Amino acid sequence: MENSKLSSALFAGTHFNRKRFAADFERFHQGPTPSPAAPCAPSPEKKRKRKSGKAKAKKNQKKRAEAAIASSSDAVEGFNVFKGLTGKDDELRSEKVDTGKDEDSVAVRRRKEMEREIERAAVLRKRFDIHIAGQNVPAPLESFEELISRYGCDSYLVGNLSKLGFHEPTPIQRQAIPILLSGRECFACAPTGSGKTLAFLLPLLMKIKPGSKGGVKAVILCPTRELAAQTVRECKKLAKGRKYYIKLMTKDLSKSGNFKDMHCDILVSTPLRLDHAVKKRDLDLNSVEYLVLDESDKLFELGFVEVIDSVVEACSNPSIIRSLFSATLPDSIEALARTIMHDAIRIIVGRKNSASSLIKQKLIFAGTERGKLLALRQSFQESLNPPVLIFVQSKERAKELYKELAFDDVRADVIHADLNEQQRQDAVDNLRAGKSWVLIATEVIARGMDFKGVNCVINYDFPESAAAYIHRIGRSGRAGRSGEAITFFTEEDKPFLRNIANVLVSSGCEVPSWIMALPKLKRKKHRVDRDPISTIPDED
Ligand SMILES: Nc1ncnc2c1ncn2[C@@H]1O[C@H](COP(=O)(O)OP(=O)(O)OP(=O)(O)O)[C@@H](O)[C@H]1O
Repeated sequence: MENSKLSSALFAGTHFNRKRFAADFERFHQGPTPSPAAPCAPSPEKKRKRKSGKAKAKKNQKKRAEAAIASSSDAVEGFNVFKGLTGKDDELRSEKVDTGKDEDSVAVRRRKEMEREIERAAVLRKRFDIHIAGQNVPAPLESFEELISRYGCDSYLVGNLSKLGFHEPTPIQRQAIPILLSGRECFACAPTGSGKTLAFLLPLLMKIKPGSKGGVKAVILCPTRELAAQTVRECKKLAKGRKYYIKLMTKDLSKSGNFKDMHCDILVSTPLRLDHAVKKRDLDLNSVEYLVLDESDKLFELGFVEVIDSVVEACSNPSIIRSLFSATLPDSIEALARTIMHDAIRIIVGRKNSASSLIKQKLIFAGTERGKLLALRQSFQESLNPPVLIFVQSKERAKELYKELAFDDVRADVIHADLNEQQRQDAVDNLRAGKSWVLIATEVIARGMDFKGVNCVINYDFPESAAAYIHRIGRSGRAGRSGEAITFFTEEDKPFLRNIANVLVSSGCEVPSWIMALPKLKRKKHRVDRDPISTIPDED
């Protein structure tokens, strides 16, 4: 997608301060200046809502600025976590010169306190491998209890965390939660299975009053229905004890919901279903205060940009807080996100776009398609350590492999886009409950799905990109557990091998030197026409 098209799509309906971001805007927009206004003229009703929205936004902006100052214990820019004081430093220095002796010592005390806070935040970030870019970044959390002392979090929520077995925040939670609670926008990149879901759910539950009237308060967009359903489940567990209306946008709701009478605090949906509800069923998203794009790079990649744009436009509250979360954040998405978000903070945990270090990764040369089937059977005979996930590149191939494994003594199940919603959910549930040992899957469950204790991911078909690889293998090695990932490759996959090998190397796994000597491929996507999966011998 061209930069100009995407930025125009993303700008629509947003409150964008062009003067302030003039330089960035010049950089990212090469064509004629897109209108930041909605593509069609707003109705008088819309205008009225926007007007009152703007007044509210001004008030909220002031509040946000105050909160940012109050909560910021440092002013770190870029990746230099030990950078010293910036603007505030000068302020304090001049304060010292202008005032009398008592005030002078107060200023010195304040300054020292601030320096200590900055240092503490920097030490925490270094310890948890958190890298940030942005102004006045709130300090990371030391513990969940700090949510009570620092942000007045309701103790039921901290109690729920403890009941769910979450005793310490993960690195992304330590940094993203204070940022969102301070009313700042962010884009966050942290490894698969590192607790990003809680990092955006917790601030929503702290900020939104349960059962509030006046429309939807938060929208979470996910690329697949399964992930949306999982996010609703997680949110309900976390909110237990409070009467939140947490809704999943199902097919039926999207097609025939009566949204005027619907109570909803938090709405989780895939982009298409939400867009349908907005356009065909008059779902009003003007009151949305938080918009989360989970697996954000996938949302943009799916060819959904227009749909995302339409949803962003529908969420017209000018003081909305947007956040993007993913384990992979391509530079192009990050650059565009910077131009549309208000003073957004970037958070990266560990190395950007890398696999979880908890996964032992292996590349296996299988020669041909037949070779892959033999290698799979052999590895099952040697050791089958369920649950195992097997990824293939298409639904046809998922059905073929399922048929083959049906002959073996392996409890296998399959999930792909041809199955209906219930069948897909059953396949996921069966693996979770241990009823099936092996789940053959297409890309539909590669993103975000949290299966407890998946021991091994097998890339039967080579993934089409490094990002796809990172997300697929990230279904194992979650929440501190270790996992294994095996990737078969054939002659046809060799040209793309180096891209995946780089991911292995950057997470500390061994790769034969001949693979690292292969030329780097500029092309980002790799999709091969493969022979069908079958044990019936070829005729020649
Ligand atoms: N603070 C915590 N302590 C222990 N476990 C946690 C904590 N936070 C989250 N988890 C658990 O970690 C697992 C992974 O979390 P989650 O699904 O949010 O990962 P993610 O970072 O979104 O991964 P992905 O990139 O694959 O979507 C879940 O089972 C979740 O319950």
